[in-house]
Formats: sequence, C-alpha cells, structure tokens
Amino acid sequence: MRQSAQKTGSLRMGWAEVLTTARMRAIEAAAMASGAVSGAELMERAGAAVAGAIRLRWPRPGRALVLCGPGNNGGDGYVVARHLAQAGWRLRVLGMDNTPGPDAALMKQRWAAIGAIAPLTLDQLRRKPADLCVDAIFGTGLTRAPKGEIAAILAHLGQDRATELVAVDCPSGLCLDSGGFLGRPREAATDELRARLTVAFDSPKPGHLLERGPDCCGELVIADIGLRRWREAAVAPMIGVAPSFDIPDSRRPAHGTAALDKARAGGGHKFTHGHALVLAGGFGHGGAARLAARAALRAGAGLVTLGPPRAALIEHSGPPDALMRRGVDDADALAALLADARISAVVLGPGCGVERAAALLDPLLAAERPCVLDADAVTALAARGPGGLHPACVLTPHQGEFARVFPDLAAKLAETSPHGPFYSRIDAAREAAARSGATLLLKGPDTVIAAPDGQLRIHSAFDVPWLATAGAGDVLSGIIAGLLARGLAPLDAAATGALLHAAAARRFGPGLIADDLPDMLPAVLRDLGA
Ligand SMILES: NC(=O)C1=CN([C@@H]2O[C@H](COP(=O)(O)OP(=O)(O)OC[C@H]3O[C@@H](n4cnc5c(N)ncnc54)[C@H](OP(=O)(O)O)[C@@H]3O)[C@@H](O)[C@H]2O)[C@@H](O)CC1
Ligand SMILES: [K+]
Repeated sequence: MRQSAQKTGSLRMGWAEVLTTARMRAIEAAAMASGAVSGAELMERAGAAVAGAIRLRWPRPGRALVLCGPGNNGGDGYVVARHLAQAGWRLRVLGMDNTPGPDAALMKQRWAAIGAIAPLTLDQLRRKPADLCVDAIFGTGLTRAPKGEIAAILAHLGQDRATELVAVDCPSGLCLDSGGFLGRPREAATDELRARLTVAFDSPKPGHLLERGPDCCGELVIADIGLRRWREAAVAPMIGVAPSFDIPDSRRPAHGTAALDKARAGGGHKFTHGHALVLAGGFGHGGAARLAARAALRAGAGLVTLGPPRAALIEHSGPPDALMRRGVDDADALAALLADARISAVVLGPGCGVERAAALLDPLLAAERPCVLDADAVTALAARGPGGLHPACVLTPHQGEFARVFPDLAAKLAETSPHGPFYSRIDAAREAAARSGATLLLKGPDTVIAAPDGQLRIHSAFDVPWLATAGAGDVLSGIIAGLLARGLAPLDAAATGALLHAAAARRFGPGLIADDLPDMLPAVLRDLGA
C-alpha cells in the first residue's frame, strides 16, 4: 500500500492550460452536443482513468471503500468501483438514495448489477475499515457548503489520517475555482480533507493550484478523457504550472520558458541582452538591492547597474565585479540617468526606503521604462493609489503589500461564504492589474500573475516551503528585471521569473538562504536548455 514518489525535479513539467469549472462544463457540453461522444462514454473514461491511477500506485488489490455523491462525480465513483472489483479489490460502495442524471444513473445501475450499495452515512462509513477510500461525493458541481450527514462524513474523513484517500476530480467541498473549502475559513484546518492522490479530467482547474488545493489534493494526475478537440482556443487562456503534475509535451503551451528562446535570439553584444538598473537605499540598507542586482545578472541581463545614493556607494564596493555602480541621489538624477535609452529595465523598492521610493517613482514612471515595483515601492504606491502605472510595469506585492494597495480586494479574498465560487486570487490579481494598468504578480506558494488585458498565469510551488526566506522576494525582482532587460514582455518575464525562482530553490533544497538563489540560476537555465 504505497503511493509512488511524487514527481519533482524536472523543469519541463507542468505548464498547461487551466480551465475554470464553467469552461470545463462548456467543453464537455460541446463534446456531447457534437454527437461524437456521449456523457456516459466520458464518465466511463473518467472512472477508468481513476481506477487505472489507483492500480498503478497500489498494485496489490486490497479493501476499497467508494463514496458516491448525488451527481456525476458520484457516477464516476460507481465506474471506479466496477473497475477495481474487476481487478480483484474487495469493495464497499456507499451511495445516496437519489435519482441522479442519466449518465450517473446508468453507472449506478451497472455497479448495482455486480455489487451492493449501502447508504452514504457516517454510521456505514465507520463500520468496516478499508485500505483505500475513494471520495466521489462532489466535484465541479459543488455549489454550496456541504451540510448535515455529508458534512459529518467529510469531517470524519478529514480526521481519519489512517485511510489513504483518493479524490475523484477534487477532495469534496473544495471550490475548484478558488482552492478554498466552501463555508470554511480560507486558512488551513486540521480536519480538512487530505487526499494522497487526486485524478482530475482534461486540465487542471484553478482550485487544484491555489490556496488549500495543492496541499489537499496530494499528487495531482490529469487524465486525458478525449476532450482535446473541444477545448477551443481561448483569446487569453489561463496557464498554470505546478511541480506535482505531469502534462504530455503536446499539452504544454509555448509560454513561460519558451519566452527565453525568443530573448536568446537577440545576438551576442552585451547591450542586446539589455541593461538593468537596480535602485538601492541609503547607507546600511543595500543588501536587498545587491541581491536583486546579482539575480538580474544571473538571469542574463547584459549589464546591471546598482544605483544607491552617492553617500552609500562605498557600501557596494565588494563583489560581484561584473556589477556597475552609479550614484543616484534624487529624482533629477534618476531622470537624467534614464535619458540613456539603453537602460531597458529598472528595479525600484528592495531596501529602498519608502520615502526614497516615493521620490523616485515619478521620474521612473515618466520614463515609461519596463520596471519592477517591489517592497517599499509598493508601499509608496499605496499612499498615492495604484492608478497611472503603465503596461511595462510589473508590480510584485506579497499578500500584506497587496492589502495596503488594494485593501478592498484583499478583504474580499479573505471572505468565506457558504456559496461558491469564492472570490479567488485570480479574481483579485485580475482586478488589481486592470485597476493599476500594470502586470501584477501576487506572491505566494500559489503565485498568480495577471496582465492588464486579463491574461493570466498561475505558478504553484508548494513543494519549496524553504523559499519563504528573507530576501527571496528581492531576488525574484532581480530575475524579473533581468528578463525584462532581455526584452521579455512583462507577463512572460514575471511568469518565467517565478518559475526560475522556484526552480532555483528546488535545486538548492532545504537550508537555502536568498544569497544562494542567484547562483543556482546557471544550472537551472542549463536544465531548461536556455
Ligand atoms: N459532465 C461530464 O460530462 C463529466 C463529468 N464528470 C464528473 O462529473 C462531475 C461534475 O458533476 P456534476 O455537475 O453532476 O456535479 P457534482 O460535483 O457531482 O455535484 C453536483 C451534485 O451535488 C449536488 N450538490 C452540490 N452541492 C451540494 C451540497 N453542498 N450538498 C448537497 N448536494 C449538493 C447538486 O445538486 P443541486 O445543486 O443541483 O441541488 C448535484 O446533484 C465532475 O467533477 C466529474 O467528476 C466526469 O464524469 C467527466 C464527464
Ligand atoms: K470528489
């Protein structure tokens, strides 16, 4: 009874289109309306895929308990039960005494021809132990928080850490559009459902990648159920990446790391790789900007200049020698420096001090140069309001900074509700990007990156908790600036930056300090073939 080791390590895994539940339903409906495939066939494929994933990970048949809910997720459960029984597993199936839709009704009938269905009650659940429990209670159709008997069942499953849990599409109760559990606080809880394996269909949904989703889904397997033809090309598809699911090459869109190829095509002169300027704070506060500058160099900017006030230049006399230094005392000095059009990206914020960041913001924005606004620059922005940024700005707040600039959106993000879907990090990032006119990267283990035109990337990296270390955000700013300097579009620079940042942390492993990150980048870039 062992699950295979989680897949980690390879950088080429995981970029895939992410579907909202509404879009998933639309694609399923289009497939069925075409007459090429029936709902029952899709359900057979879905259930077979779950059973196949179980048999791969638990090759010796044992005792399985399958919990079937009132809708099509329950229908999948009856199919899983049939396949496992055929493979020699001993099955107990608990189901509801309702009349589901025709496809689930058919699967229930097919199961009933070979096995019993006991009522889906807490009492039945507790009766006999099982090695494996298949949660097919709710999937994408969850509209409200579970109540009564089903809520009690889910709470029991959440507390029972002895039985391995396999979730069909998602752990029941999870809102697949946000990654929160409906009706529950947005934070982690001790009795939340924690699956060892989740098998989802066609594409990941936002809830698999955000908030509680990654921890509660466990290993995520995306099963192909033959819907590719109907996954119509969206104008601005959501793209997500996560280290714990693998996507075939054919499903990997040309985003993220592919953008590096474009940047590399520029040629060999140092100016063709761009010139990044990292503005630094006063004497004694230069560490954050030095981290960012080193990261910008390692990310491939041809030149990087560090710009502290002149009185603080002495603080930056150490390595790296590749770094240039230039005193930037005030707004006028910055405006004069930015008259040099070869400066192709700027970082403002890390270790800068809010007052200095506020003073430098005006000439920086006036120059309309690609820039990363982080840390103290985000705080400075909170005082003046987020409007008036331009599309080449990348704003990189963590949750607390986000709340300072967009308090109303942060408040909505913290809300819970008995009805779904929750207001999600996607909604918040999109609204903030549209309001500010900049690309917004909302930091976290579930980083969400939104462009003002609505394009969106999700970078989910719950496997590198050691990345939450002092200075890691400064390094991320530097990487993004390095990529902006090389000519990547803001959305690509931010998304690729998030990917490189997490990959560097993954390659280093626990014990990481922010200083280690930039120097991991060459190996990470080599792995990517960049
Ligand atoms: N469509 C397809 O072709 C395919 C779909 N597939 C599978 O179908 C799943 C989606 O199926 P689904 O839409 O039937 O929704 P599902 O998650 O089973 O739950 C809805 C049911 O629960 C009910 N309900 C909701 N909330 C409730 C609550 N709090 N407490 C109590 N009841 C509640 C709701 O009732 P209602 O809201 O209508 O009152 C309805 O009866 C998807 O995740 C995947 O597994 C695959 O087979 C591939 C092909
Ligand atoms: K489920």
